Amino acid sequence: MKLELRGITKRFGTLVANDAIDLVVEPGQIHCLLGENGAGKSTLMNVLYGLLRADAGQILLDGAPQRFDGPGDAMRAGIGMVHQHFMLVPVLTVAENVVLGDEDVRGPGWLDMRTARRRVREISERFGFDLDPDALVGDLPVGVQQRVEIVKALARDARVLVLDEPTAVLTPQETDELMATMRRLADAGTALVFITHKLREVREVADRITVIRHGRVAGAAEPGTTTRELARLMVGRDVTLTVDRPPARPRGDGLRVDGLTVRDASGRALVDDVTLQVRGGEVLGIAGVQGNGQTELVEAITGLRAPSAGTVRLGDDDLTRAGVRAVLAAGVGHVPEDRTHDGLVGEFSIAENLVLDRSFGPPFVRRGEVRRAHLAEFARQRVDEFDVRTSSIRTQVRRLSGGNQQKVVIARELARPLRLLVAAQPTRGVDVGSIEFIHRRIVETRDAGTAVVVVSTEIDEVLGLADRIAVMYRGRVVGVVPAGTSREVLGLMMAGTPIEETDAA
Ligand SMILES: Nc1ncnc2c1ncn2[C@@H]1O[C@H](COP(=O)(O)OP(=O)(O)OP(=O)(O)O)[C@@H](O)[C@H]1O
Repeated sequence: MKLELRGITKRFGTLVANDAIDLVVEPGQIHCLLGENGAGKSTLMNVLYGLLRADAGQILLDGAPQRFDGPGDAMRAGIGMVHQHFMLVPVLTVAENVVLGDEDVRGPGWLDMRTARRRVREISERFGFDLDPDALVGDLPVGVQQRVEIVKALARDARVLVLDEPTAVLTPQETDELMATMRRLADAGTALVFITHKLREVREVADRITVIRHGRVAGAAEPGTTTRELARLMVGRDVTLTVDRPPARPRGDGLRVDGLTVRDASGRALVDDVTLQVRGGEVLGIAGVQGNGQTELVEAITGLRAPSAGTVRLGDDDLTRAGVRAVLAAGVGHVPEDRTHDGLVGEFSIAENLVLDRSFGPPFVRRGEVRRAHLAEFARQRVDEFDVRTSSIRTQVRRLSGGNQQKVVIARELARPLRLLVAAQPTRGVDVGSIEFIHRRIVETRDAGTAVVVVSTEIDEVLGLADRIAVMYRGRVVGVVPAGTSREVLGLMMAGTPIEETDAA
């Protein structure tokens, strides 16, 4: 089905998020939508999906004008959407999830499980998915859950499929599989809109590229365009894709983790006897496929989770089971992997979120009074410095685009002197220009003598920042390798091959 967006305009108060945007996606085409954080990509897709009502403009499908009063209308017209945050119910089966909400789309009486199972099997077969209709969604790996989202859209006959940053939480291998799936869908005549900040993916899969800047179409790019050129088109200037950094000068004891073990309620080791040291002035990268214990390791180091064995020491301080407040007071900064859950309070303003770590003490509170002017000045400086795109520091954080929310977290955590910075997925959802900036700031933090731990599922990010790299697999550190280790060796280690068996040994 051919999709045409004509002159779509969407305002939030005085902010023009979409300014007369035109976009044409042909059947069989993978159309990449690129743009920096806050450019207006998600807004445009939310208009298309009936989640937002445009102030002006038209949506046409195969030439026929549409009017969507909600996602139900959009789905009935053949539009499907795969979100970054899945909308699935973990305790239901694949087939149950696929029919969930069907009553809204097809009318009453459509919760027919036999048909649902058959549809899941048919679609899986047609597109080469390996998907058991009776599996519980919560038991499936992230990449497979995403396939369920796609099947759900296809089961409703989606002929225009929007994928909004679908690869942010996928492993490299899952990403490759998703790209292959997208190509098969396109070959079958689906029109695809693909939003991503990963330029490598754009180069791999795009048939057409449209760049959006400040709510307007800034231009189109041919599929063969280099990542450097794509980056320039997106942010309007040249971007350094790798940070220049002097060799590390490790000093002081820094962080010492000894025999750390974290168990779940059933006694299974999520972190299994991990021993690591990161000295002041160096970056330890922790690479690994999502879900191999990195999350729990970070939680144990930052006081969010009590380990069942082992110790966490920072210099002379014992932080084992010290709790979040004591860890914060010891000079630990934490960029959590899930910003909406652990890093921000959506209903609070940007200014308030920037001082969440210290709002109970000076300099922002004195004799029980909040010093508003002080707070505002601090917030404005941070917003400028970290290029948080917003019209006001009083804006609620949940109204910011995803990448700009991430910048608020980073700006807060890097605003005070740190002995240890633990940054998990620090640039998830962030555009190339801001990645450059955040990486530079992490290196500066290191050079100021802070011990830095960067946890990332992106091999390129780990390679770009780490002085040493620890690879985690099933809760254990399978090896610690030097900075220059090849992507291939890291990839093997991430799949569980111990270091002795790789070429790096
Ligand atoms: N509900 C809302 N209320 C007010 N402003 C909003 C709302 N939703 C989005 N905005 C603003 O609209 C602009 C465009 O945001 P949008 O989420 O579309 O950007 P994006 O291109 O998807 O960015 P990212 O790459 O960071 O996800 C931003 O300035 C954002 O703050």
